[in-house]
Amino acid sequence: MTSPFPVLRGRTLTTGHGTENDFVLVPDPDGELEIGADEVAAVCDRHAGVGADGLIRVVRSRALPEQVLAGSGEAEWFMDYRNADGSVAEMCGNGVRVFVHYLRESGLVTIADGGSIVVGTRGGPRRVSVVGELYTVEMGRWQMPGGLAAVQAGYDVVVQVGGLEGPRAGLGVTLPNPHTVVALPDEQTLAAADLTRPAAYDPEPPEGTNLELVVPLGEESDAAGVVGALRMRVLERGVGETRSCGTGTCAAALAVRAWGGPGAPDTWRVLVPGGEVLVRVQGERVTLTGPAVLTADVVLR
Ligand SMILES: N[C@@H](CCC[C@H](N)C(=O)O)C(=O)O
Repeated sequence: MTSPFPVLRGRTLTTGHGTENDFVLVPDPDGELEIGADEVAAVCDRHAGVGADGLIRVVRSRALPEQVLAGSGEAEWFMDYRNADGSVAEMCGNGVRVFVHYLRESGLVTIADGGSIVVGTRGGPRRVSVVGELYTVEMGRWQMPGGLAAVQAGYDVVVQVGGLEGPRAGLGVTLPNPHTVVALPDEQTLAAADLTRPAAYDPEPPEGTNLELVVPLGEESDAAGVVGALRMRVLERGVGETRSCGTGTCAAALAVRAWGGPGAPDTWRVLVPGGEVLVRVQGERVTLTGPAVLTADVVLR
């Protein structure tokens, strides 16, 4: 039988996760590995492979062509992220934290507590800072492609979600990967959504979309000010339902904040099935703070 891992067979890979959004990390510092979409899907297969939501190749920017770098050439390291089906995505907010944790744990970089590194991604360079066991990612500029009209109307796409009755209003957010955020009235409705099948969109997003279902949980005050909270489930483009999505948590917080109108908090605790992250909106930019964990080294046969 031919190996489903023609390029990666015999290599040591590392698994890890950020709030249980899990990844296989492939060291390829000099950019020697051409990993096809079929092989990515085979590695990410939870029954016949290692199993993961995505594969991350750890590669030096200097080994990559300009069109892949998206302006990230100054960053020494590039996160070459692929979804579990082998497709590429512009950015992965949980993945980039795990990526930096991997760089540190494998001795490829030294970053002291309080320090930071800029990582290249297909969405452009992203600064990641280390604070104790947490990583904060400067996620860059966010956009709502429907503009002010969509924010005022509260939606720009109509979504039919499996397991839920009737069409739902969705708000598009790009980070720069595409997201559609749908608010639900309560946690029972959130639990009833069937995310084993794709949702239907009108209009159909041209590049596909990640779908975040959110239930706002209100606001709390602490020493740092007012913090909003929300619970979220996510159906990721190119993957299926995952236990967390970093860009998705930012999209969710941005949409709920927009629905809240002026005076809504800038800081949000986002509760996902795999844990909790903190999203801070700073004008046109947003940061994401959360953990990163490495779980195992595996050799593919
Ligand atoms: N899990 C990621 C997002 C990964 C990419 C996404 N599936 C897409 O295709 O846009 C995150 O943590 O942001």
